[in-house]
Amino acid sequence: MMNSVIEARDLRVVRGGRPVLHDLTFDVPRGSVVGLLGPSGCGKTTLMRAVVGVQIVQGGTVTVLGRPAGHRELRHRVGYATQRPAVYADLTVRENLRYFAAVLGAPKGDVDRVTDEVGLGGARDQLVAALSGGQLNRVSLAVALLGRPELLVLDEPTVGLDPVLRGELWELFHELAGRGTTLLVSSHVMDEAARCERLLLMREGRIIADDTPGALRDQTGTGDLEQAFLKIIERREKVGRR
Ligand SMILES: Nc1ncnc2c1ncn2[C@@H]1O[C@H](COP(=O)(O)OP(=O)(O)OP(=O)(O)O)[C@@H](O)[C@H]1O
Repeated sequence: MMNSVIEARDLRVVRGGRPVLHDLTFDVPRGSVVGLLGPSGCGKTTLMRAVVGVQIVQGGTVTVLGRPAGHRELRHRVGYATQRPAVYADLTVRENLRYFAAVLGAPKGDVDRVTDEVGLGGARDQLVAALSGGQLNRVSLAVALLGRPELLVLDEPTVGLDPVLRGELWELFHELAGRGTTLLVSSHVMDEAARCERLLLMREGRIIADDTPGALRDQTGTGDLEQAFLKIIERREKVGRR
């Protein structure tokens, strides 16, 4: 696909002796918010690890911004927020962000910008050890935003947040996409799927749908994405898995 930020071709990953990604092929277009949806254990985190280049892969290729995933030139161009943030518990939010900004070579002014963007302005002087789970997740998201990367890979960034905060973060994601940033965002909450421009629906290490929410609703004749997901699964089971 022209203008793809991520191009995965026949991506195969084995973990713990078991195949967890089965020859995945997909593209993520520039400046879009793409949702990666699927039940726990279907391989979302593994796929994201392959995109940021920290996953050993057994087959296929992943190209990010025209380079092989994990290429050193991508270090400043790709931001990754993991589910379990790697930040220092004995430092404050601000101290952590200052440290990561220095490591990434991001401008100093970025620290306050990203803190405000994720809604942690009121907690900037708190020790990370004293934060709630939802706040901790947002510190991880703030680190990923440092330096304004072109691609953001966010692993369940809204887990444990109240609906107001979730809504605000989704607004931020769209604002970033409006400025040309590409976002790959995982979730297992179907109501978040409707907020994405495109969806990759995963199940058992396979992508079972790759389309816009509207097209998925039309194809399955339902207004509800959760139902659409179920219908796609049913259909696949009828025709037998490829
Ligand atoms: N370190 C590991 N060693 C062996 N197998 C692993 C390892 N990490 C994950 N797996 C397996 O790989 C599969 C995919 O896991 P993955 O974490 O990618 O799923 P997920 O969709 O992100 O799940 P969740 O939503 O719960 O985070 C699972 O079956 C899991 O048991």
